[in-house]
Amino acid sequence: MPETPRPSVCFDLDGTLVDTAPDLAAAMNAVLDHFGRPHVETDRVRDMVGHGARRTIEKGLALTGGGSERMLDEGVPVFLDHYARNICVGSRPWPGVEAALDALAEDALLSVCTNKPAALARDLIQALGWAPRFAAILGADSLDVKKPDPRHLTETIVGAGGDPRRAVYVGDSSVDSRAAAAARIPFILFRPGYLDCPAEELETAAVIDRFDELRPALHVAAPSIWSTSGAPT
Ligand SMILES: O=C(O)COP(=O)(O)O
Ligand SMILES: [Mg+2]
Repeated sequence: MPETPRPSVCFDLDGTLVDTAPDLAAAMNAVLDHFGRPHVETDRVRDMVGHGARRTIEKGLALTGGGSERMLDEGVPVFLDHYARNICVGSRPWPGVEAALDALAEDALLSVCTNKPAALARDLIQALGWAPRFAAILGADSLDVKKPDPRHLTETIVGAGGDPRRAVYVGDSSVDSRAAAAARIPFILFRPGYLDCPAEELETAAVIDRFDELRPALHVAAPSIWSTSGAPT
């Protein structure tokens, strides 16, 4: 009989593990400079993240006078170029994230499923000194589909050596919850992230407001794979 893999905990990146809004806002404002538009504030950009760079820029242009497909085609490389050169200037892990990842390192296979381009996700994770923590990092361009397609999530988990039937996904937005629901993977919402709709509208197995709540939430979300002590069964 093949050995049962350790439980998987897969994480979204922007807004879930890391508050990347300051650097995403700076990249957005580089695009707005390019088009002679006024800047947007970091807090507004928090509402524009989760569906990939193009959708983020689309929302920024809409807020500052409107956009077109041609402007998006022109704006995306400006955004990505600025962001790649300033990937971790103001981005910071949310409080308690590193302790939570440390506590899970022995017991679970950790991975990242993000709608950021994979190279940028890896660069950010590298800049934070986190590369050894994750057995797989899949971005928006890693497959021919991205979240909310469930395959993005299941292939991340499989790529980390895990089993999607013994997995939990932790994210901050509606695309994360939809991907998890379609993959039949319990979803834990990190509520302080870049939530794009009322939390009550999402399909969640648990909701956390701080990362020291993650361990008990894993048990609530997937009791069959985590014992009451929080250790995997
Ligand atoms: O870049 C984005 O729009 C979203 O990234 P996320 O999937 O890590 O939240
Ligand atoms: Mg997110």
